Amino acid sequence: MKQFTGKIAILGSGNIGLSLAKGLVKAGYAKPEQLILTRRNIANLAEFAALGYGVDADNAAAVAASDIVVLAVLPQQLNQLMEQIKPATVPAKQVFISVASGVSCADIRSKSYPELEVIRAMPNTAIAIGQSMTCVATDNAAAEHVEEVCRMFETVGAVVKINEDLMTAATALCACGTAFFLRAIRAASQGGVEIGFHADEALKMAVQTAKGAADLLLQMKSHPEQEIDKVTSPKGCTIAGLNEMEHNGFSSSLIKGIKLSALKAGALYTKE
Ligand SMILES: NC(=O)C1=CN([C@@H]2O[C@H](COP(=O)(O)OP(=O)(O)OC[C@H]3O[C@@H](n4cnc5c(N)ncnc54)[C@H](OP(=O)(O)O)[C@@H]3O)[C@@H](O)[C@H]2O)C=CC1
Ligand SMILES: O=C(O)[C@@H]1CCC=N1
Repeated sequence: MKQFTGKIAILGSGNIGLSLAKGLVKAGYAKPEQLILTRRNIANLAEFAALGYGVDADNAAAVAASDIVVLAVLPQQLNQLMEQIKPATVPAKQVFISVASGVSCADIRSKSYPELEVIRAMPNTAIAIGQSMTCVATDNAAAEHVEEVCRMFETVGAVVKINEDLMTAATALCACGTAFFLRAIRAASQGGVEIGFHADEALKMAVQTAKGAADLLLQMKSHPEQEIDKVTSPKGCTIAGLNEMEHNGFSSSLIKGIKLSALKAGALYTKE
């Protein structure tokens, strides 16, 4: 794998920013010294500074020193950040990547320069261990920059290029999705405790069962129902449990939750 040779600023090193930083270093895409992590309260980044990461409270200085700038603050924090970094932004030098939900490439340019190349990326927290599902979209970035950004995210998981108008849908399905599947695993383990296992063993069993189910789809490239048909013996216990879950709205509640998350993702940012 070709290591990146420039500098990457991650502005807003909270949950997703730090997950990205850890993943890029773990994958060997960049060394800690090539990353500059910012947040207002840098005392919270002390452990990263000790590991050799660049740490700064000055966003403009981080941008001035970087080739790739990752915007990883909350949507409602973005306008103030863009104002701070505008004097240090040089469109011919930096490519901007925004992971902020509900903020378009055009919104970002409207707070910066019209010629600034902006690529939106929607990763999830599994990026810290190289298992993200990251969707990538742009409306103006050069093909070579899109390829570099895809290469970067491919080192830490799977990448799908999408149209920008599907970005809020990607947020709900893939980024929020991590929490949805985790809650399903937690619920399964709670069921396991009710039927006789200790909490720790129930959780371990539920996690491995979920991983195996996901891997069946990934490795066999089959459809979930095809694999479900192999589990549900006639008059058996699986179909009894599965149908009970469906009578209680299992699929329906997941679908409704994803639709609501997508709506909310599209409404998180206020332009002014
Ligand atoms: N969490 C997730 O799974 C995902 C989140 N996203 C998106 O990523 C973005 C961040 O989300 P998340 O990581 O959950 O949120 P966090 O609140 O964990 O992280 C945001 C960070 O930004 C810092 N921050 C706020 N203002 C500034 C500023 N002016 N300059 C520098 N740093 C600043 C905050 O630290 P401090 O207060 O110290 O400044 C905080 O650590 C959001 O836009 C979200 O939509 C996208 C995909 C997945
Ligand atoms: O909950 C949120 O708003 C962010 C966006 C996707 C995941 N976390």
